[in-house]
Amino acid sequence: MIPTLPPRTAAKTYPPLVSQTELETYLTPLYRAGWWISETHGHLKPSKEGNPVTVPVSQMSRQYELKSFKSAIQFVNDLAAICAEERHHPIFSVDFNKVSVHVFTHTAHPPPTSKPTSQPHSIPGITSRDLRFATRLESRFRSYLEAGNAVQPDVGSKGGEMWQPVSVHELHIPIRIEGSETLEAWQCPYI
Ligand SMILES: C[C@H](O)[C@H](O)[C@H]1CNC2=NC(N)=NC(=O)C2=N1
Repeated sequence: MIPTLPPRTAAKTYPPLVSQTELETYLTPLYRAGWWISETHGHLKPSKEGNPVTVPVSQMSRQYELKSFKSAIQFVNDLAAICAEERHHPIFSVDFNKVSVHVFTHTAHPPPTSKPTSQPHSIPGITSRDLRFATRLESRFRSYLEAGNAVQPDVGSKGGEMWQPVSVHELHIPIRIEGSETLEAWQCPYI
């Protein structure tokens, strides 16, 4: 399966939290490539006066293993270029040859509630911007694998089929993982 790239959202708008369909389309190939959903904390700015409230938030995470510190730093430079192009800024860190990336959207459009007066301007969560960022980064990483400068993650079970339940916000999707995606499946034309 060749992954597709979520469309770019308009700048300075609050994108909606991901839908079930977006998750199924875009998160499944990312999961097979080594991404996962983890929990962190974000800030919720109330619409009226008041202090920001800390809330739990789902984010997308991945650890990339390169063959050397030099390759890891090169990869971080590529990552930074994608950040600038996408105007999206994940948290990342380097541990010698490993680059960890965590991404979520600070300002997503909140879903409608029955009490519009208590509706915050924006909420943190996973949006198509995160799926798009991760897909582009994953595609870039393929060139490091092809050049022999990176290590492919060991995803899923060896041989057998494995279903993994994944929860994002209120959504739950089963993801079928049958070992790592092949290199060919990520020959993306868009980067
Ligand atoms: C205006 C500008 O595009 C926004 O502030 C961007 C900057 N980078 C960002 N990065 C991340 N990870 N989430 C955001 O919501 C975000 N917002």
